[in-house]
Parts: sequence; C-alpha cells; structure tokens
Amino acid sequence: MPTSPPEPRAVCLGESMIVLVPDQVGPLEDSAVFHRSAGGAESNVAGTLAGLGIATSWLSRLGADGFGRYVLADIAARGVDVSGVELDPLRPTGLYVKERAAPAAGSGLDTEQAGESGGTDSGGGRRADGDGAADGPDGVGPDRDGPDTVGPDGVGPAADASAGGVSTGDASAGDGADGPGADGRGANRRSGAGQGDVTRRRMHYYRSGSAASVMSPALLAGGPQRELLAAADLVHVTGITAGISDSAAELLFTLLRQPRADTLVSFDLNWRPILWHDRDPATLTRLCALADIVLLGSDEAEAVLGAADPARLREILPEPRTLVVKNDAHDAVAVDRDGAQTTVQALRVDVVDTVGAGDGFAAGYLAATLRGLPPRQSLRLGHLCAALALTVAGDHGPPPPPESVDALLTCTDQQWASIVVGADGIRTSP
Ligand SMILES: Nc1ncnc2c1ncn2[C@@H]1O[C@H](COP(=O)(O)OP(=O)(O)O)[C@@H](O)[C@H]1O
Ligand SMILES: O=C(O)C(=O)C[C@H](O)[C@H](O)COP(=O)(O)O
Repeated sequence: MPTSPPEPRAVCLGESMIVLVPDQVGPLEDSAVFHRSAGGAESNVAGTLAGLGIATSWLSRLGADGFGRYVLADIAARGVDVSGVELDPLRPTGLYVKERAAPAAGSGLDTEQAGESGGTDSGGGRRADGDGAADGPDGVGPDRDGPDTVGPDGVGPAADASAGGVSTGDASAGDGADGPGADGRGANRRSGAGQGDVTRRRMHYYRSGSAASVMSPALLAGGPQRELLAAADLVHVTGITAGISDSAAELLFTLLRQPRADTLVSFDLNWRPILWHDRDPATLTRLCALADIVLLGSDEAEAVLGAADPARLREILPEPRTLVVKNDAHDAVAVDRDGAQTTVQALRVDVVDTVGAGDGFAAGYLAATLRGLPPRQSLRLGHLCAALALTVAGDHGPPPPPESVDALLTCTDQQWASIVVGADGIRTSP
C-alpha cells in the first residue's frame, strides 16, 4: 500500500499580547468599554497555518496572569499547539490598545497606515504620534511604573526589557496628512477597492518588561521546545522579536545559526521603528541573511536595507532561497536565487482593518510552500489569507473555505483579477 508523505509541521516563535479595542470610535480617554482579543505577528501566522491544516506549534512566554491565560487559550482554540509556551510568574503579558478614530473624510483610502514615520512598534509601522504619555494607562501589570512617553518626534524611549515598567510605544494609524514617514510607506499604500470608509486605528503598545521580552536562547534548550523545533519542517520568526530585547535578538541568532537539514526558516522583516531607535537595524539585515525565506514590504525594505526593488534586494541578500517582496501596489514578487521573479497581484478586498494582513499573507504563502506548491500558487494563497485578515476587525481572519482553495489557486489570471473578498465571503465582480 502506498504511504502518503508525512504532514508538514511548523513552529512559530515570538511575542503575543492581549489586544484591547474600544467599543466606540474616539479618543481613549473617552472610551470606557474595551473588547479584548489576542494578537501577535507570529501567533497570527501560527493560527492561520493551523487553519490551513498545517500542524503548528507556537513558542513564546506569557505572564502567568489572566491575560496570559486568555491569550494561551485563544491561540490553542485556533488549533495551535501551545505546549512550548512558558508562563512567567513575575512578568506580565504584554498588551496593545487599538484606538479607533473616524475615517478621514473623503480620503477614499484606508488611512490606517497612511503617513507612517519612525517611532512605532505597531503592526505595519503605524505612525507614532507622540501622545503616548497622555494615552497610556498608569501602572500596567504588577509593580509597574506608568508607561514611558513617546517624544515629540514620535520616537519613544527604548523598549528596555530590563526596566521594571511596561513601556508604551504609541503608534498611530496616521491620518493621511502626515505624509510618508521615515519608514518610507506612502500615504496611499493601502488604496484599493472598497476601502472608502475604513476606521482608522492608532496603536498603543505596553510591552517592554513583558514576560516575552526576556526570551533568550535558554528557551530553545527547554525539553518541549527542543523537540518541537527538531521535528519542524518550517520555523517562522520575525524582526519584532529581535527588537524587543537583546536577549530575544540573541535567541534568533542562535536559532537561525543552528545547523538545519531540511527545515525551512522564514523571516518576516516586520519593521517596527520604535523598537529600533536605540538599536542597530543592521541586526535585521544579518537575520534576513540567515533565513531561507524572507518576507518583506518594499517600504520597510527601503527603510532597513536601503532598497525596494526586488532585483536590487536580491543583490543585497544573496543568501536566502527566496525573497518575497510586497509592494505598494499590493503585488507580491517572489525572487529565487537566480533572480527569476514571479509576480502575483493582490485580490480586491472590502477592507475593514489592515492589522494582520502581512501575517495572513505569510501564513498562506508558507503553507503552500510547505505543501510543495509552485511560487504562483503560493503567492496566491498568501494574498487570499491576507484578504481574509483584512475583512475582520481582529488581527486574524477566518481560514479560506477549503472547498474553494484549489479553484482559487489554479484559476486564470483573468478570473483571479475578478475576485473580490469581503466580510460576506468571496465573490466575483467584472
Ligand atoms: N488594500 C489592499 N487590497 C488588497 N490586498 C491588500 C491591501 N492591503 C494589503 N493587502 C494584502 O495584504 C498583504 C500584506 O500587505 P502588507 O502591506 O505587507 O501588510 P502588513 O503591513 O500588515 O505587513 C498584501 O500582499 C496583500 O495581499
Ligand atoms: O506589532 C506587533 O508586535 C504585533 O505583533 C501586533 C500585530 O498583531 C501584528 O503586528 C500584525 O502584523 P501585520 O500582519 O504586519 O499587520
């Protein structure tokens, strides 16, 4: 009897936080009721990989507090194995708050990420607007000082893992009037179909001193973690981990330098400027060079690597097997070692919230790659999962309907271009 090949296994490693979203649009000081959820780049990827049927574990640290237990349960409920997560009795679970502002009148754009600058540790480089002191709650977590302030240039203080306090990196969605910022993302980056009325979100982060910020190479030596990593076909990490503390950066270097036979290592640049203002972003370039698959936006590539063009990026990063560059027009370009490029345009989407789109893309692309699908189909599954993440207010979307996936990955380019993804499902429109 023929045996089928073993199912691929993935491990994602990085910090996840509690997310608080006010139930109304307006400044935080007027917001009395918040809804909680769980968010974090790597666990977003883990959950979507699991939803796509890939056996996935998430490795991290959380506070042994109510928020930590909630985050753990939420990620486990998505089908992710959490046996490699450590609970810290002393340090809290990190958190971030999504402040909701009214849509920019007449912009016709998703302005959530418009006008980004340096000084953010938020998803996708949302702008730090310098009001962190006013917005942060006092005393987050046990024995916490109040949040650190974010300076007038929008660059907050160090996210210092050794500090007792939980700092806030205040990272705004911007209002479109801010213009392109230091990370080079343009104001119309998110323009696309059906995006006229997107609520803007400003992100406030309280994560330094968190349980995850003290991640170090020791995490890799733990029994469960060692076994999970040894069995993995894919290990996924991001630049956020390198920015949260020196010990977490050391963990990434240790992990990515370990000899690996068939295990793929993917690295999503996830440039969060506020985490880097007193660190050398060259660290990120060195980590990219150690990965097999590097996922990056052209704007963040420009900010960190000094180039946005896929061919030029290939010259700067000759080592990885594949670079996947997502550009401002929402195309994704996979570049192999020989410089051969495959480009796939994004789907049209009724965007609700942009946070988590990059993670959705990463999960879809990586799941397809793990299953041995060709680059064009892998990029399509990336776009599909990104589109689904864009249609929900939370940081991760529903898994794609399994019965439609094959058809979506193999349809003609013309059919692909006619697909629209909304909260009500996937439809075609001429
Ligand atoms: N406006 C949009 N319309 C359609 N797809 C989009 C749009 N914005 C983002 N996407 C999808 O999300 C993917 C990731 O976008 P990216 O800007 O890299 O996200 P992030 O900033 O969250 O990392 C894109 O490759 C695309 O598939
Ligand atoms: O900023 C962080 O540290 C987080 O992990 C919070 C968010 O869940 C991700 O940032 C979403 O990332 P994108 O998919 O790039 O929008």
